Amino acid sequence: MYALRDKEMIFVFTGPHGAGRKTVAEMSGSTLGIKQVISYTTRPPKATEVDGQDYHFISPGQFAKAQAEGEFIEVSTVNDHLYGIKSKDIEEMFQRSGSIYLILNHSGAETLKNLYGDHVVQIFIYAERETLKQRMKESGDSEEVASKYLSDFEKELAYRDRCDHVFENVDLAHTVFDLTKTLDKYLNRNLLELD
Ligand SMILES: Nc1nc2c(ncn2[C@@H]2O[C@H](COP(=O)(O)OP(=O)(O)O)[C@@H](O)[C@H]2O)c(=O)[nH]1
Ligand SMILES: Nc1ncnc2c1ncn2[C@@H]1O[C@H](COP(=O)(O)OP(=O)(O)O)[C@@H](O)[C@H]1O
Repeated sequence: MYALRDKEMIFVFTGPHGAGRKTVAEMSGSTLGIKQVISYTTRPPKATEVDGQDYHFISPGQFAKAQAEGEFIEVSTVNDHLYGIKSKDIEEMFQRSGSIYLILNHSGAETLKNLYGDHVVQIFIYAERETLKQRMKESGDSEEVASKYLSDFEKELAYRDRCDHVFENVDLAHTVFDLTKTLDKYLNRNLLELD
């Protein structure tokens, strides 16, 4: 496992699917120069997704091989598909960026917290169930797809109390503003500690 240096922070965005974790993490991340560690998955790409950018899309066979060779620091199954993060990607990303972020479900967030302790800041992004339903409908998801995603809603929501910061993502600009200020405090705290 990669041993983190004092100033290196891992921001984990978690919360229910569709809450806007990816959207707000990308916006704050690009403002602050923090890079994302991209997960590997056996789920097929959606029409708008790009391999290596949204996920590394791999076959179940490739996933099993990497898993058998101990490449993953964490693996989770969501809706019958496998997801995982590779240790080497965390290490490589730290070489490019002083701090990193990931977007994970509650089990991935918990695993990273257990592994990296105080270096991990858990950020919970959520919106009300009805809001998520409405957003999925507007983005063209069928009732069936939306209800599949919402089936994990309560389980993900229950993780909220374990997180360091909680943001209800209603107005996007507002969330990103508050989030960026919060992350910046951690980054500046590290700079001060280096003095
Ligand atoms: N534990 C874990 N969760 C992940 C990983 N990669 C993605 N996830 C989360 O697992 C869920 C996957 O759902 P998916 O339907 O693919 O949603 P999407 O990626 O948000 O479009 C989301 O909550 C992701 O944030 C990973 O490597 N480990
Ligand atoms: N505050 C917001 N108001 C309305 N729509 C939003 C807001 N934040 C995100 N979205 C939209 O909601 C959808 C889900 O966002 P995404 O970032 O993919 O969620 P997650 O990563 O949590 O699954 C996207 O279409 C995104 O543009």
